[in-house]
This record gives sequence, structure tokens and C-alpha cells, in this order.
Amino acid sequence: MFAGKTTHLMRCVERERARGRTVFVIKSELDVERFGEDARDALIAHDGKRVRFDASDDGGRVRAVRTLDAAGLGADAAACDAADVVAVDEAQFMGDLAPFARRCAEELGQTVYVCGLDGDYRRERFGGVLDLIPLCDTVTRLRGTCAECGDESLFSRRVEASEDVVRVGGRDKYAPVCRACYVAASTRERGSASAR
Ligand SMILES: Nc1ncnc2c1ncn2[C@@H]1O[C@H](COP(=O)(O)OP(=O)(O)O)[C@@H](O)[C@H]1O
Ligand SMILES: Cc1cn([C@H]2C[C@H](O)[C@@H](COP(=O)(O)O)O2)c(=O)[nH]c1=O
Repeated sequence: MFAGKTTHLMRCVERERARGRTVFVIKSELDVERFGEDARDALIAHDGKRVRFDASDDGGRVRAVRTLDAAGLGADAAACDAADVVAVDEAQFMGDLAPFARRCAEELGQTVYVCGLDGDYRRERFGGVLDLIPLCDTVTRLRGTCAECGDESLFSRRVEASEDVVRVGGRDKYAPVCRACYVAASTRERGSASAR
């Protein structure tokens, strides 16, 4: 988390739109829990930057969905199929990600951008993001800044006591950390659990 994934996706979306291409942006409905109704039709990064398309935009949309199938996309399924570009944020929450992305790229000829977490706070695979790797033209792994020592961050450490894998949130629940700080925190936590 905090690696700049959403910010990077926003730049890709803005570049495609500047070239006159229609972009359909899909994000997780879970973001609505975190940011409120505003998150239904806007991409939102941790620094508050937002990308929203207005009514005058050429068929491009930002939509928060539960699933990537016709049930999730509902009335927007045709607009999604018709877009030149499909961009998916928070892809770790999307079931059937690889079949969806493959259909977009290979049956519909769309340009597809997908951004999401490959691993959860335990550093285990998160949703279907890793299933895309063998299908991609390009993979970019971004890094943020370790919240504890300032080195580059690689992992998301959960700072709140909860063991649910899916736990929507930001700085209140997670900190981006480097390997050394992740391992040090895990060792501390294991130590305090065994002392109890
Ligand atoms: N520790 C951090 N490392 C990097 N960026 C951070 C950090 N804390 C806050 N930020 C902010 O988060 C922004 C990136 O947010 P975002 O694009 O939403 O990342 P992601 O989608 O990977 O979680 C940065 O531009 C920066 O303003
Ligand atoms: C590590 C981890 C994250 N989440 C949630 C927390 C946020 O709502 C998103 C990640 O958003 P970001 O744009 O990458 O910052 O995922 C989770 O549910 N479980 C986890 O283990």
C-alpha cells in the first residue's frame, strides 16, 4: 500500500483520455465503505487526488462494482465492452480477474490496465492479481517509503489487531514497510503474543 498504484493508474487513464480514447474505470465497491458515496464514481489516491469523468465525457466512466461480471457491471456492461481502454483499481478484491482481463484484451481488443496488491498483510497471495503475471505485456512493481525507517517499502504491515484478510482502510490500519521493519515488527508481535 502507499506505493503509488492508484496515482500511476490515474496517469495512465489521463494519458489515454488525452489521446482521445474512451476509458472505462472499474474499482471496488469496498472503497465506498472507506471513502463514502463519493468513491462510487471516482478514483481516489491516499493523498486525496481524485479522477472523475463528468457527464460531457465521451462514454468514459468510473464505476465501483462488487464483481467484474454482468451482474456486477449491470447497466454499464455494454459501455465497458465498448470502451477502448479498461482500467481496474483494487484488483485484489475482484473475483474472476484473469478471465475478465483476458476477454477484454484478447476478444474485445481493449487496452487493459490492472492495479492492485499482489500480497496481503501476511505477505500471502491476495485475490487473483498474481494469476495475471503470465498474461501481461508489462508488470510494474511500485514501492513507497517505509513508514518506520524511510527506506523503500515492499510490504503492508497491519497496525490494527485484526486477522481478517479483507479489512478496508488506510493509514489507520496499515503501514508501508521495508523487509527489515516488517520482520522486526513480526518478531516483536510474536514475542508479545508468547509472553501472554
Ligand atoms: N509512506 C508512504 N510512502 C509513499 N507514499 C505515501 C506514504 N504515505 C503517504 N503517501 C502518499 O500516498 C500517495 C500514493 O497513494 P496511492 O497512489 O493511493 O498509493 P497506493 O494505491 O499504492 O496505495 C503518495 O503520492 C503520497 O502522497
Ligand atoms: C494489505 C491489505 C490491504 N487491504 C485493503 C486495505 C485497502 O482498503 C486496500 C488497499 O488499498 P491501496 O490502494 O493499495 O492502499 O486493501 C486488505 O483488505 N487486506 C490486506 O491484507
